[in-house]
Amino acid sequence: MTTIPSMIPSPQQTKNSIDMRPIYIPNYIPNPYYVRIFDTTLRDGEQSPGAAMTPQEKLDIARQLAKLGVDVIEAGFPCSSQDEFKAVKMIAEEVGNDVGDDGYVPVIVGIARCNQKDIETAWEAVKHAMRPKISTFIATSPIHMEHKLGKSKEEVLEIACKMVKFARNLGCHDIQFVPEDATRSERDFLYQILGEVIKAGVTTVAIPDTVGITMPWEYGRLIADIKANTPGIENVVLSTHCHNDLGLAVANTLEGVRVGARQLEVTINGIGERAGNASLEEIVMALKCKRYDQFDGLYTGINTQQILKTSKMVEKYTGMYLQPHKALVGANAFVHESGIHQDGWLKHKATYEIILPESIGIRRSKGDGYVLGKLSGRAALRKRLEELGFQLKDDEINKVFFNFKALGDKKKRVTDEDLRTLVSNEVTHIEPIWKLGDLQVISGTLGFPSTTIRLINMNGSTHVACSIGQGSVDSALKAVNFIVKEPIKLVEYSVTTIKNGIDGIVTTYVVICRENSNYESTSTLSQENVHPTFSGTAAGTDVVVSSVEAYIAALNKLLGSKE
Ligand SMILES: CC(=O)SCCNC(=O)CCNC(=O)[C@H](O)C(C)(C)COP(=O)(O)OP(=O)(O)OC[C@H]1O[C@@H](n2cnc3c(N)ncnc32)[C@H](O)[C@@H]1OP(=O)(O)O
Ligand SMILES: CC(C)C(=O)C(=O)O
Repeated sequence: MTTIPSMIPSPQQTKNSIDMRPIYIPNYIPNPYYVRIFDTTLRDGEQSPGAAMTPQEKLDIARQLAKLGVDVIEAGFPCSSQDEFKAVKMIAEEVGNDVGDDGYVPVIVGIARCNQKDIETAWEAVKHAMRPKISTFIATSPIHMEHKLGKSKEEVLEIACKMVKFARNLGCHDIQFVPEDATRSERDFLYQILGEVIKAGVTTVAIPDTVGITMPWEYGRLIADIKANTPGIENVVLSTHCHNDLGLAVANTLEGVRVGARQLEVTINGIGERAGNASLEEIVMALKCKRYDQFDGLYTGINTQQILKTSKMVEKYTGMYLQPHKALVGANAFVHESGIHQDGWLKHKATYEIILPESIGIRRSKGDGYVLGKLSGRAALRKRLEELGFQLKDDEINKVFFNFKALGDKKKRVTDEDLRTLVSNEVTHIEPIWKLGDLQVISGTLGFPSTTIRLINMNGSTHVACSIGQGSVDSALKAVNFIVKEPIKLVEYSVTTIKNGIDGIVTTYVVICRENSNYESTSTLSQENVHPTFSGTAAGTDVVVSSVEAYIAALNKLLGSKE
């Protein structure tokens, strides 16, 4: 067994060896600043309810994990089913033998309970990998030993040692032992069983917070205590394995590594049994961001540029969709919504971004990184308008901004299409051509809804028309069209109530374009292909009157514009 030397280089000395992955020795990491990443997406991650994957999907993910550069892939629980055995075996044979130019090949792990059948099956599944490993576990907490296993401490101790030796005798020389529910286990028993399995021949020990009950300072204390009190602990690699029941898996793992663990068990996107495990991407990027000021120069061998791709693949194959605000890989993780942030970010990205999104493989193009809505300010509005090809003067921006805010109050998001409409509305000043005189609506259960309308033209003339329609609003707008005689297409129509109740004020928002326009609602079209749209708003207690007024406001803009 390799013993850790007492002279260790300083962080400055290892600065030069940045990104260098030390050679793999099961029980010892030649560079004390290197942290092994043990990915358990395919084992604990698959224990997320509903996340089961096919062998082929697991193989695809394992290949991607190797591209990501994880040191260890826990491929599954071979004894649990025939397909699981097949998946772990395929991963061991293919990914576990695919050696990179730099000599890198991931360790492939099969997990097993402390019994002969599980261990034999796990060994059968992984043994053809270049670096095969078995991880065997047994619970050591009073509650688990009594109620789940029905065994005494002495029995658990004996089984654990016997099974480690059994695994060694099968020919496996890289064995991990896991005292399940370690954080609720008695300390002295933990030191004792770990000391004994180390004597029996394990190369790593993982300390799981199986039920996610521990605070970071408690977990850190536990790791430090195990280091200080377990006989022979210096001859193995000490690992974390934290669950997220209280949302502390990442914090606990970071505390574990800070006080001396050198292998971290993590999953992509933090998936795992119940509330999940510590997320690989969060741990790796936290270590990278705070490498010198908090972690004494610790580093991993992860190729962070592959993070997004791996996250997306796991999301797709497991069906465990990410919440938008998931750190680093969620859809909103690098999107700025509020005006003050957008202004700062547009001036200098680092005002609000702690890492470059590109460093985890995010490719941003024009318009990415911020969205427009009621909380945006002029800086972001101007930027997006410029990106859409509009160069506006300050007073024009101010005009558009006023209506932009009003629209933002009504819609969750102001789209590029909305911006085009706002600009075409505001930048040219339009004298109204038509004004509503009167209207009368007849509706009910008999006959068709109909509207009689009187419009006043700017030249002083008065025009009356009557129309039926699908509903009152439809009949009213059709009556307007009879008078105006302009081919118009209704692009958008929405009504919101400002005050609840039947006496509430309704606000109507209407967007129109010319009938022959090639109107497209996608925001990706280039400026040349999009015909202008025109919007109008009106508010009042009567929905038909408000709709007609909004429609006429939009119409006046359309008629006054030169296409
Ligand atoms: C903390 C963790 O995440 S541990 C990993 C959990 N992952 C899984 O359980 C996924 C795979 N599991 C499975 O497919 C099945 O549970 C199997 C095939 C392993 C076992 O299935 P079954 O034989 O039907 O047993 P079942 O799951 O109902 O119960 C577990 C048995 O294992 C025993 N057991 C639990 N942990 C261990 C252990 N570490 N070592 C030895 N025995 C154990 C239990 O005491 C129980 O035994 P009992 O039936 O004599 O009471
Ligand atoms: C078996 C171990 C590693 C585990 O998953 C846990 O305790 O949570």
